[in-house]
Amino acid sequence: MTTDAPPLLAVSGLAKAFSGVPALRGVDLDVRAGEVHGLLGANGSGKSTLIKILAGFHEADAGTVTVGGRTVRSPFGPRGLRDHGLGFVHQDLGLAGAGTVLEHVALDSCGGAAGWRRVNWRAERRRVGDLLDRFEIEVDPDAAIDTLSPVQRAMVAVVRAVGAQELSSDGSGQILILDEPTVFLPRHEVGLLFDLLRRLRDRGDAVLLVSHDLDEILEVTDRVTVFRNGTMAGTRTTAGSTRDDLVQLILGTRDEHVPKGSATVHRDRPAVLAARGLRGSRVRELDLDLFEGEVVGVTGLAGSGFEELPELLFGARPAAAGTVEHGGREMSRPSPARSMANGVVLIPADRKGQGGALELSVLENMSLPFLAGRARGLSVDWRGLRRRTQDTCDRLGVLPANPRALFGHLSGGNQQKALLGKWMDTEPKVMLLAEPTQGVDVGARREIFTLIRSAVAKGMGVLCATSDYEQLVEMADRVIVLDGGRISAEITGADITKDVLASAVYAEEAS
Ligand SMILES: Nc1ncnc2c1ncn2[C@@H]1O[C@H](COP(=O)(O)OP(=O)(O)OP(=O)(O)O)[C@@H](O)[C@H]1O
Repeated sequence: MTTDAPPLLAVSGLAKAFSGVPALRGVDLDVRAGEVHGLLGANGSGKSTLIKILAGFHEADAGTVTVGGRTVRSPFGPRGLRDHGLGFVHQDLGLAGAGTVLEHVALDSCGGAAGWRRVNWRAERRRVGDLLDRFEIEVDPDAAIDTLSPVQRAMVAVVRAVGAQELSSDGSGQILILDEPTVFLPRHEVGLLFDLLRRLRDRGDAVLLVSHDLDEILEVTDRVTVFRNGTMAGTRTTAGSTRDDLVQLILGTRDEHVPKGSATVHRDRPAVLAARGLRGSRVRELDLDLFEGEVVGVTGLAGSGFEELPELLFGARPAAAGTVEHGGREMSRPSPARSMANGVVLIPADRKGQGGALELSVLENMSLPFLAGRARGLSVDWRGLRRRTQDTCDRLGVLPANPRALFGHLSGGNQQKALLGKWMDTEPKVMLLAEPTQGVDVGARREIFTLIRSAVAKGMGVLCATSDYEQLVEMADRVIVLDGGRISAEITGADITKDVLASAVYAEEAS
């Protein structure tokens, strides 16, 4: 790392408001050549807004950006600062499943600022091969994107951005900006992506990495900047900073762990959900009981089957065999409608694709489960629904606490809080969660755990499928580990630690 190097990218006094509501209130940030720089901040603190301004998606209201010593003023046009050496990898990676690696990388050399031109496939094949070789990525250029593993896709998105930078600028000091690239990656593969980021840093590039995962930030970054409520809360050198330092900077207060309660397994209580001989596309002959008032975590390696369990138990994904019981009621074929009628709700991991309708308002999204109860004939009691939504938003700290706001305009963490609040309000007996705090900041995470624990104290049963060990340590009374679709370990109470979980998950792989 080059500590005293001049910044490759310097942002100064950048401001942006949406309909008069400030998202950025004049932030500063500098990213140097030869460093991985982390950008942290609570949900809605303005990280994506900054990146979208640099990418040309939004216009800034005020402020300047200096790239490689040259000051550029917003608006930056539809290509943003790409022609100044900035490359972007957004969370969805921007790759189309059916296209090949070669086609994706070649696309950048025939479009963009240079205008359309014919593709020289032989030259493109050489360029792609060279890019993959230089960054030691073992991927076939002719492989279709949807045949690649999640981490291979992320690495292809990164080298594609690097390749595009090399085409559109003079090749000196590149700046790569990654917006939460690890959210959809299995934990054990994140290291491969980080090795790639280190290679970029070591050749003198600057990498700006947005993440909510403090362990990742501490592992891979050299410095870190924290945004709080649209302002810059501070920049720290990572070496010597602790998790608590960062949490304090993000929240303005210290982190407090949510007490788990007694953490005993209540086998004497009624099972609110049970599965016998359940088989899915990965899950094999699984027997499971979820008792009243407990949080059961389910984890494992990618492909072990833990990811599909919430959907199988809910009926959103058909089971190949087996039965599911909701509160003692046996169903050979659970369906979402029957599950909901039995008080079982599912909060899927893909909140943007499956959890909420982005183009509807917060009010419409949060009112869906209550519409039937609030309708008389063709008229709906929207005033009552608005009151309920406002109350839930206030209680959960959903920002903006405005039922009329578009759901798609809420930051990721606020969307998740709104969805959880909606389903909590239906007072379910069982909540099935898939990666419930993906993309959610430490403060909102704590609020979500508190909410879940208070519902659990009243008897709700929770099954939470996640590869986030820390979440399991904080939240679960019992964790089952899947391997090859079958339960390979069960860990309870105080035995649930990160180390124990990691060794249980990796036990089979090591043997
Ligand atoms: N297009 C938009 N219209 C209206 N408000 C918006 C729009 N985009 C963002 N906002 C608001 O601007 C604020 C900052 O949002 P932003 O997405 O930048 O936060 P973030 O730090 O990236 O959050 P997260 O970590 O949840 O992704 C939020 O209050 C958000 O609701």
